[in-house]
This record gives sequence, C-alpha cells and structure tokens, in this order.
Amino acid sequence: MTVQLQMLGTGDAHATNYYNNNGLLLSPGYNLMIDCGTTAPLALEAAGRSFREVDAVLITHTHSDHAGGLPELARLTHAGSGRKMTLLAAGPLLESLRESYRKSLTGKSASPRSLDEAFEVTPLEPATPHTLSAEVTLELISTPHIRGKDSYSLLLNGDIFYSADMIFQPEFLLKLVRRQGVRKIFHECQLTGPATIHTALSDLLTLPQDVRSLISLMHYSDQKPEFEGKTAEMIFMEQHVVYPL
Ligand SMILES: Nc1ccn([C@@H]2O[C@@H]3COP(=O)(O)O[C@H]3[C@H]2O)c(=O)n1
Ligand SMILES: [Zn+2]
Ligand SMILES: [Zn+2]
Repeated sequence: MTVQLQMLGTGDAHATNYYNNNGLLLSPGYNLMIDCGTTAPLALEAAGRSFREVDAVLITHTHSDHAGGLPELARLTHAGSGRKMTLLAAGPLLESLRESYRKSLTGKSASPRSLDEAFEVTPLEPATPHTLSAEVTLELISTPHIRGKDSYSLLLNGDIFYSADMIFQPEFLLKLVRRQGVRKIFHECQLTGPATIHTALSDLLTLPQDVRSLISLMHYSDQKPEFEGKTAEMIFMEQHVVYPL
C-alpha cells in the first residue's frame, strides 16, 4: 500500500524550533491534513507542499496548535482556488470550531464569513471506520486529554494508531497491539516533568519492548536534541521527512 506520512511539524504548542504537530497523510489521489495548527499554512510551504495538494483536513481537537490555522487555510483556499476543502471532525467539535472561526474574522477581511462557507464541513461518527479514499480508512477514537474537552485519536487503515494529545493509556496501547494488530504507533510525547494532560516520555518507556518498538514520537518540545539516544526503541519523527506506512 502506497500510503505515506509527512509531518508538517513535530513540535508541541510552545516549540519554537518545530512547527505545530500536524501531519499530511499522502496517498495516490488523496491527501489528508491531520490537524491544522496556527503554523500549518507556513509549515506546508516549508515542507514544499501547497494547500492545493490537500483534499481534506481533519481536526483531532480544538487547541490552537491543532486547529488555529483553519482561518488562514480557508483564506488561502478561497483566494487561491475558490474551492471548498473538506473539513472532517467529530460532531462534538464542530460548535467550538465554528465559534473560533467566527471570532477570528476581522471586519475588512475577504475571508469566507463562516466555517461552513469556508469548508465542506463533514461530521464523522466516532468509533466507526470511514472510507475516505481507495487507500485510506479512518476511525476516530475518543481519548482523554483535558477534562470536558473532546479529543479524538486516529486509527488509520485499521492497523496504524496516531495519537491526538492524550493522557497515557497503557492498557489501551497494549490492547491495540496485542488484540487489534496495530503495527505502528505515532504518539505524542512530553519530554520533561510529570504529564497531566499529555503522555510523558517516562510513561512510554514503561511499556513492554515489543510495544515500544512500534512507537514513533511526535509533539515534542525544543529540548528534543537532549533526548536523542534516551528513548530506547522509540524513534523521534522528524518534521518534513516522508515516512512510508
Ligand atoms: N502554560 C501553558 C500550558 C498549556 N497551554 C495550552 O494547553 C494546551 C494543552 O494541549 P496542547 O494541544 O499541547 O496545547 C496546549 C496549549 O494550548 C498553554 O497555553 N499554556
Ligand atoms: Zn497539542
Ligand atoms: Zn491539546
């Protein structure tokens, strides 16, 4: 299967050396942007890509490093091609996304005046596999991040897990690998300190070796270079590199 993942950025919300942790799932005839943080429009260009190559954008949750770039993406697509890009998200996120979009509008802007004018807004039912193209199926999995804030991780093609920001879920990760046959895990990673709303590197290091060996780390801070060689079998994803899945 010729599906690839290119991270537009691999940084956390405060990183200055890395763009926001947003991805581009690349497949023949269908490219999906995974999250669209504030830096995503710039990061697309830095990665040598164009919004014109993106068929749809999926939002995992409504923090600015995951959804803050939607107004600029809307402006670009509206001005650059006139087309409406598809926006995919779980239903419970839509009200918040619509409100954030409204708040981003300024009086003079020529941007579309609402999220629905800007995008073909398409709610996705969680816990249900959705066929997005001949080579891409996607299931949203509700995972805990911040109390009261819905957040959805992704199961791609049934055997690849991509975490939204999430509190460490060891039993869940073990189940994915041992019972559901997940063969790759892209996991967010807080490098220092105890993690309360994210998953710490120290948490991931407690997983069994066979699970660690499937994990690629993303959503990290500027301290990443200090942690090279300290992640056991887990590898750091590098932004803009294209990884086969
Ligand atoms: N000092 C902090 C700590 C956190 N935050 C926000 O909380 C979010 C947690 O999820 P995230 O997607 O990593 O983005 C973080 C910041 O938006 C913040 O804005 N300032
Ligand atoms: Zn984040
Ligand atoms: Zn978050």
